[in-house]
Amino acid sequence: MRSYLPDFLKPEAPQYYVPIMDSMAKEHLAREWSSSDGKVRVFPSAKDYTFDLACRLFMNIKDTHDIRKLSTPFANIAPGLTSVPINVPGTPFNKAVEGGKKIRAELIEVIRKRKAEIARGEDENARDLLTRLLKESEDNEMEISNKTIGLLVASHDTTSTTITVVVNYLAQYPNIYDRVYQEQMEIAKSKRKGETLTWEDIQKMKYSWNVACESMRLSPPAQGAFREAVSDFTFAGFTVPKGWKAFWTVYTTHKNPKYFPDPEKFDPSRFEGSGPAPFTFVPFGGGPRMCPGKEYARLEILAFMHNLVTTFKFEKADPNEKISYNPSPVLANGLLLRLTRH
Ligand code: HEM
Repeated sequence: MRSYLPDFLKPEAPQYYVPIMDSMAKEHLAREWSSSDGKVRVFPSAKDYTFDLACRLFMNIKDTHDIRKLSTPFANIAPGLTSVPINVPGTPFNKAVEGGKKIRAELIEVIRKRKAEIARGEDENARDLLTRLLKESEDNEMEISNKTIGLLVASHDTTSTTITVVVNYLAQYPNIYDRVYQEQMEIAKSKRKGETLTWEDIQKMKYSWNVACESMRLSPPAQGAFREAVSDFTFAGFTVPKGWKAFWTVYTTHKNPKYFPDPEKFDPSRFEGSGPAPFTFVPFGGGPRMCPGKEYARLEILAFMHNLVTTFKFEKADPNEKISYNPSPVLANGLLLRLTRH
């Protein structure tokens, strides 16, 4: 999957996306967080923000109607990924298979439309992934649509879940919210009216990113990944033969008191200075297969946090709303907040 992500996810590339992420976070909050009853459900809203952004940055799609044609079938894919693979009508697996077919058909249309635009010289400087793949790779339409779906799946639930758990902890700990607010207001005050965030602004959001990291430590959005043993090895008295599959988990490492003393405590200062020891904080994995979307996710989350805290104060409408794991963290009611504008 990495091989086709030419320049799109290189660490220096996402800086070009920061102004777009900032504007879209602003528009999103103005549109979806301004209901008359002052309440919002964070998880579905975060899903819209991250999906709209992915459509824009992966495929140069800006029209809401075109985005919904993809988001409706896409919504059925994620629940099917971890379901029992029984392909009969009504099962989550079947809905995911059908959703996959619909979204593939829509994507083929998107690809053909973009090809025609490129041929006409429209939007020549667009930096989205699809434009790059069409200009630079040998892939056919089906390969491009499969790769795009893969990237949407890898990026969507992970980032929307992270935004939701970050907001959850900000609502739970007002002192942490206040420090994030101060940091973000300093950045906001340094901008001219209407000026968008830059990559340099993002580099100043150190405390906010520590808060996001601590949120991912306690509620990791991805639970781990499979690996195949390349040779026999023994771990904790168990021998794993060559060729067997092993699943490494994020959760157990993040809750190990040897690496994170008082592990249940929400404490962003763990990430100050040199931070946790190597390979102990692993929400994005580690080593050669580490998530290539880490920087994209960081920018997307911080652009959202900036716009959120500089616009709203908030509290949980249900202070006892529980987090369960399915396998990603899920707030029982999608995290219902009561908002107050600054
Ligand atoms: C907070 C958000 C995210 C988290 C927590 C996360 C976490 C992970 C983890 C744990 C892996 C497996 C790493 C391993 O096998 O060692 C992974 C793989 C991957 N992620 Fe992410 N991810 C996030 C966002 C993204 C985004 C935004 C993108 C794309 C824009 C992305 C693209 C990928 C891809 C393509 C892979 C497969 C890499 C490979 O097989 O070599 N991820 N991610």
